[in-house]
Amino acid sequence: MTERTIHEQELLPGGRRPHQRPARPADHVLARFRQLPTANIGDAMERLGVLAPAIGPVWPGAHIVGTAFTVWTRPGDNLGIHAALDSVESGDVIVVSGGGDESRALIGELVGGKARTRGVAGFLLDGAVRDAEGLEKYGMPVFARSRTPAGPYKDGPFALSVDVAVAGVVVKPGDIVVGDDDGVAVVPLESASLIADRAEAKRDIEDAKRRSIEASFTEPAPAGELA
Ligand SMILES: O=C([O-])CC(=O)C(=O)O
Ligand SMILES: [Mg+2]
Repeated sequence: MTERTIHEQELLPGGRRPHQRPARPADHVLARFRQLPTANIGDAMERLGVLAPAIGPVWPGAHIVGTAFTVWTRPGDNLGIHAALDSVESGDVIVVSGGGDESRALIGELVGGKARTRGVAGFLLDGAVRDAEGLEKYGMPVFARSRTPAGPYKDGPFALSVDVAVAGVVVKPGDIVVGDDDGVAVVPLESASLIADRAEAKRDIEDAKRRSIEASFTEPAPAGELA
């Protein structure tokens, strides 16, 4: 990145110099969110902080828990994602604000495979993706708006580690991103422990209700449906 780009980046909303590392959640906090469904996390945030349902897992069973590394890019352009791969830390989720553009895939299996070598925990794209089969083969969870075979441009401009908007929710560098079959919840770093407390309490209440409901079933459930 040139000095000029760094200077310009400081003028952006939420902008900071790339070398200013945002705070990160502690491992024990992330471990708690690994055990929580997005539905309980969303409820724990007054049912806010959950992304629009247009954003979903690109392969079945994809599950992400990690620390947001944000990219703000021109729609349909992935130069910024390549730049992010030089700066990410293990456990980061690359969160891309791409203007909701569905005409060009922002990443595919090659970017996904490279990300895996950097320890990236997954991608959250306000945009499209391609090579879903390869991404599944690599075990790289991706949440995106849609799939298209159309490839990205690689021209910029972009900004890294700034506050971004993704499908109606603000994501700040260092926030916790959780994605599962239902969708994606974004947990602000500064309230992560409190939200984990509330989400665990909600999960425990629901577990008890579920056990009580299942105990009243008169017909046996089809094999495999009840844990
Ligand atoms: O060409 C690109 O940049 C996106 C892509 O398909 C890949 O990463 O495999
Ligand atoms: Mg490809």
